[in-house]
Amino acid sequence: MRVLLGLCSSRLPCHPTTRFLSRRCMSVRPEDNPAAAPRRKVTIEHLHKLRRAGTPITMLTAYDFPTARACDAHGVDITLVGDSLAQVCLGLPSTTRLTLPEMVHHTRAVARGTTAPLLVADMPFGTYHASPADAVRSAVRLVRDGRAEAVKLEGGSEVVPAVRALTAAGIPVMAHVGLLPQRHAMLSGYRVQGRDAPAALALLRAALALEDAGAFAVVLEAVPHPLAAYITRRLRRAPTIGIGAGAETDGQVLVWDDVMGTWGGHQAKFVRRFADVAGAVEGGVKSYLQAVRERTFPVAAESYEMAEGELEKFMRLVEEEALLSSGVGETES
Ligand SMILES: Nc1nc(=O)c2c([nH]1)NC[C@@H]1CN(c3ccc(C(=O)N[C@@H](CCC(=O)O)C(=O)O)cc3)CN21
Ligand SMILES: CC(C)C(=O)C(=O)O
Repeated sequence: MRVLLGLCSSRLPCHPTTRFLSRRCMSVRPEDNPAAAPRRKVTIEHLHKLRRAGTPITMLTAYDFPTARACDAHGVDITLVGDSLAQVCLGLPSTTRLTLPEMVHHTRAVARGTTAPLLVADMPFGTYHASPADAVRSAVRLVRDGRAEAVKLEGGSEVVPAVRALTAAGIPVMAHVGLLPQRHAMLSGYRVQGRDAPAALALLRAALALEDAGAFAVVLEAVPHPLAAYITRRLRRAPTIGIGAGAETDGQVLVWDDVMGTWGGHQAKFVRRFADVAGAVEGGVKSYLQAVRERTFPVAAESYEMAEGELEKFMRLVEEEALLSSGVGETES
């Protein structure tokens, strides 16, 4: 409670759960309108219900507090702190360069802005391959220090022991098969997976084995749409979340910066821009610079006044100081 109240009385936006605690917060933030029903927490059980009902599951990445707030406020089911963080936020050339402390740091920020969506954090490259025990240690840091509710890791049958160990430790696991960006060097680039029959069979086997090991959902990245549709039908419980996997998966995921049009790097075929935030940013920066250079910013209303009569008093004080300092200067010279 102390922490929640602290949030509200600071200059940070109000956390939805603190709405009822402060009239100031209620009155200044329209999205905190108490008349609007609060979103219910998305649980794994809820995701399984969505799958059974045929309702598409929405997943979007977030890397910081404001993007997490946007996912929360606008109805995202699953917020993913993806390791695409490496490229789109940290300017690294590959996800293999991301460290666990960096992921924990960003996950904590996302957690502060997340109430309703299920919060999933990617396990960075090298934090789950050495042994299942290593995977558990890394995931515990994401859950305990990063406040993630579940973790995602890339790989097929070779990560099954890690998925079992994590699930046994009570950490929900989202599997990720198909194109595995952490293995781009091994795979000689970012390539569509499962195009021929043997590769497709291996992908199906991997997805089934991961579900069997306890994975609560499976990301299918860059796989042919008929294969993704088939795997989706074959899984018993776990919803599939597609990215470049066609329209017949149980859900879709995209990278925040791809959706918003703020990623200036390579665009995969599966990316669709849903907004032109980069255009808005360019306009904002240019307008600001122009206003500063033209001295049209700031105007009086954006500036502060002194208390009545104090400017005149101040000028008299300055004059006295000036006499004093020039006197000092004279004796010194
Ligand atoms: N901005 C961004 N969006 C992403 O989806 C994303 C990242 N970054 N960084 C981490 C990984 C890397 N990802 C990638 C990167 C490249 C392709 C890509 O170029 N795919 C080819 C496939 C060509 C083929 O095999 O036919 C494409 O042209 O779509 C796909 C996924 C997905 N992730
Ligand atoms: C694109 C999604 C699935 C991801 O793994 C990431 O953001 O790193």
